[in-house]
Amino acid sequence: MTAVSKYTAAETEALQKSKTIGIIGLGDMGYLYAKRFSEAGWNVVGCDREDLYEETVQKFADDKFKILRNGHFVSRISDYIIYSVEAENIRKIISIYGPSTKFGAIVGGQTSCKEPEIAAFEDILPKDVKIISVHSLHGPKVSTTGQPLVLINHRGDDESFRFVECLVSCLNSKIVYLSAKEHDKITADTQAVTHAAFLSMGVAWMNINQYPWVTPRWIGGLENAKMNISLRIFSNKWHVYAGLAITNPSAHEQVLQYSSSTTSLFTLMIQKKKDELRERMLKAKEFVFGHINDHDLLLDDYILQKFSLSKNPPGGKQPNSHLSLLAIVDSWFTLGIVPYDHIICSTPLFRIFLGVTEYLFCAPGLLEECIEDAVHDESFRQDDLEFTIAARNWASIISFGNFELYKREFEKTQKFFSSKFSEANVIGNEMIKTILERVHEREAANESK
Ligand SMILES: NC(=O)C1=CN([C@@H]2O[C@H](COP(=O)(O)OP(=O)(O)OC[C@H]3O[C@@H](n4cnc5c(N)ncnc54)[C@H](OP(=O)(O)O)[C@@H]3O)[C@@H](O)[C@H]2O)C=CC1
Ligand SMILES: O=C(O)C(=O)Cc1ccc(O)cc1
Repeated sequence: MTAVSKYTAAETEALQKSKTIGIIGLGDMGYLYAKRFSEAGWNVVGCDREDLYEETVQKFADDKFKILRNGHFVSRISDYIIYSVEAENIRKIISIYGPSTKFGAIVGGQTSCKEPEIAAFEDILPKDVKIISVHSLHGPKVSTTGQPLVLINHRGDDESFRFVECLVSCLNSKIVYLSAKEHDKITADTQAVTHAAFLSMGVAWMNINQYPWVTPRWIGGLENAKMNISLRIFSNKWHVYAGLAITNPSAHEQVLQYSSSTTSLFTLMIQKKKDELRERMLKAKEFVFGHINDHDLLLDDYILQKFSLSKNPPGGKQPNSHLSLLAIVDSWFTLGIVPYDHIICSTPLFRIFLGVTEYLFCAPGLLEECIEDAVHDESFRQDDLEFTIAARNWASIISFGNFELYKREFEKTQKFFSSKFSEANVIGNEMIKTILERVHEREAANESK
């Protein structure tokens, strides 16, 4: 890890006067960066697809950054160029504009998996060009404050790196310094498998034709979190999740393990092998949550009850096997992943997933209850079967690297849930804020020990 001392106001002003920032791809994340940098006083230019030039000029007419016709115009005048485009096309797009990069400039990308992005930069860019990449570990609708922002100084000198640090400081994110390799390993452990779980929930609900917020079977704090996160993922663009999982080879192993854990646990449930299931879950619990005490959980049912999409009043407890949560802990155990080791480099959705899982496993009595329900209550069998099939289907699509099939499955489910996205987004933002505060409180408590 490298860290440099903080830049001064005079240094910032001098850099702002002398440097131009270029953003290629003004979609959700590119726009977020262009807007924030230009509002903080940086000179920013950007472009989207050339065939959409006129529309792009219109679309951003009220913003402070300047729209150029294409990536050649951006590259030739910018001192730091960020490619914020679909992961699937990053090499193709770098190969078009890369040779126009200004002599001695710095180039980076926002894609969620760094190995292919950096390899394309290395293969295509002239040797004088420095490579410093970024990855904001949150979606475009979340406040950047306090969220992790990974900086990868792959081929940059100290001065260039300091410039990039100075630039991104206006986002008020928490900077995490990693190599591309470290980054990809951590994001495979955290993001890919989190998304696989929530994608599978969404598909399972669609396939049984249920909107979970209208039926009393999915009432309760844990269910609120599941619904919200699942809808949040389906409200985003398919290529974000496809790119992240398909282009990262470590992610394939995680997603396949998740599917395999889901199948094995579901099999134990229908075979009514309660003791075996219990023993397996307790072993995994000890590995993942051995150090957690039940007074210090990231989330609790009281907090989670507040984030409901349902109009039904919270009734009594409903039986639920929580297969999706049992399977993630089983996967972490099998793969030797301690999720808390990655918390400094985690996304909001991963933290919520960890929070609800921790709650199920560590709040007194809940795990026992859920194992009992999993084996003896048959009302969730169909849902769990659909969930198991969905998890396997996502694992196959991802490991075969099939972008087209990913898109088809994702968009079909997206359509099913689309009426609820704006409401889920408002509630989801509140949930994300609450859990980030809890993570920071826990970090502060640990630091003072
Ligand atoms: N959304 C998220 O939550 C996060 C996304 N990321 C990553 O950041 C990157 C951008 O994601 P996001 O902003 O969400 O995606 P978007 O689809 O919103 O943005 C990508 C933009 O790039 C444009 N584009 C495509 N080809 C070119 C080209 N040749 N020249 C200029 N622009 C082009 C696209 O146009 P068109 O749509 O017409 O093809 C689109 O507007 C992705 O790699 C994603 O994985 C990282 C962190 C979070
Ligand atoms: O929090 C999440 O997992 C999200 O869904 C948003 C997201 C998507 C892609 C990224 O590379 C980073 C964050």
